[in-house]
Amino acid sequence: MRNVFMDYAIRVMDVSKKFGKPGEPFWKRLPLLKHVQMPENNGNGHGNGNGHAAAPQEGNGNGKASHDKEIVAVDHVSFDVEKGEIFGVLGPNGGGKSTLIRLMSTLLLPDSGQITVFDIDVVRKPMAVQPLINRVSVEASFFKKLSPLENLLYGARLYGMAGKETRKQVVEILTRLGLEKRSIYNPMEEMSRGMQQKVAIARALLSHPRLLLLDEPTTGLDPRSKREVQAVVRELCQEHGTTILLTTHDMVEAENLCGRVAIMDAGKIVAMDTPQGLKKRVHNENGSETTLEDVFLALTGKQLANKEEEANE
Ligand SMILES: Nc1ncnc2c1ncn2[C@@H]1O[C@H](COP(=O)(O)OP(=O)(O)OP(=O)(O)O)[C@@H](O)[C@H]1O
Repeated sequence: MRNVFMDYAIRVMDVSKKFGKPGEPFWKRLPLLKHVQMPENNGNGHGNGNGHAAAPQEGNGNGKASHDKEIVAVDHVSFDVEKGEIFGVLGPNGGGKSTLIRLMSTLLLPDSGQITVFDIDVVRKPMAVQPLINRVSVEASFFKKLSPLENLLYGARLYGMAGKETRKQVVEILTRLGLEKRSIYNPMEEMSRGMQQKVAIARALLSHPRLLLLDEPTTGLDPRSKREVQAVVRELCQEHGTTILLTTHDMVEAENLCGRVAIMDAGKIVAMDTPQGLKKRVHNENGSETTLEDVFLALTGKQLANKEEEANE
């Protein structure tokens, strides 16, 4: 049984998030602003009113079209991640994984429930949470005409780092992630998506986050790049004690990398355990070894579609 005095990096407590239908503007949900009159929302019922750069982006800020129909992206989800753990969230497209990460990283506000990161409430104290975390998403943005080195030096400035030591550190991180010398100095637009993904991870490492949120960190990478990225994730956890939460469609990755895995479908967590524990729940009648794919199928009645396979078709 898990101990109530455990050291938690993340606590997600009965969190829900819907998209689509207009709801109460977010500022009405902030305890200190409940009585304050603010201009009306931006049309999707959320609005961010305060104009602060770090304010959460609501509604369809990730470029997804807003819907007339209400979509429950995250549906009463609860789980804890211990400090130093590599925790995987596994699920099909549209299962709610990215929304969950965006809620944890203060980019979205939950409709209900509470999330704490290192015991700090992400809604009440987003500015205290932000320096402790970093997020890598599939659609990481860069100055495409600039090189990885230039992009990372720019990022380093934003994190308050400067000087010769930073330049050395940037080159070191990029090399560790398997980038060739030549690519470090060439424009990002000439790089493959997989290589760009590595640069995104390198940029996130610059701020030395205590919690790294990786949204499909290896999707689209070739097997070698995948292994390099996975090795870095392991090293961060083992040598630096970084807590890592990652989402993936790749069951082998989840099994090899994660101490525990939550299987998420249609906004809900349908099972959560160690990969071994999950596999024990399902017995293959034909005698073959159970995989996480079998577990997923047994729990949801669905096949876990592999994005990369789809993309290569
Ligand atoms: N900003 C938004 N506005 C409207 N609907 C959204 C928004 N973001 C996500 N959704 C919807 O919420 C649901 C969950 O999406 P989410 O991106 O969290 O899933 P996911 O598991 O990360 O999927 P994928 O693996 O494809 O990235 C989907 O139905 C999606 O269309």
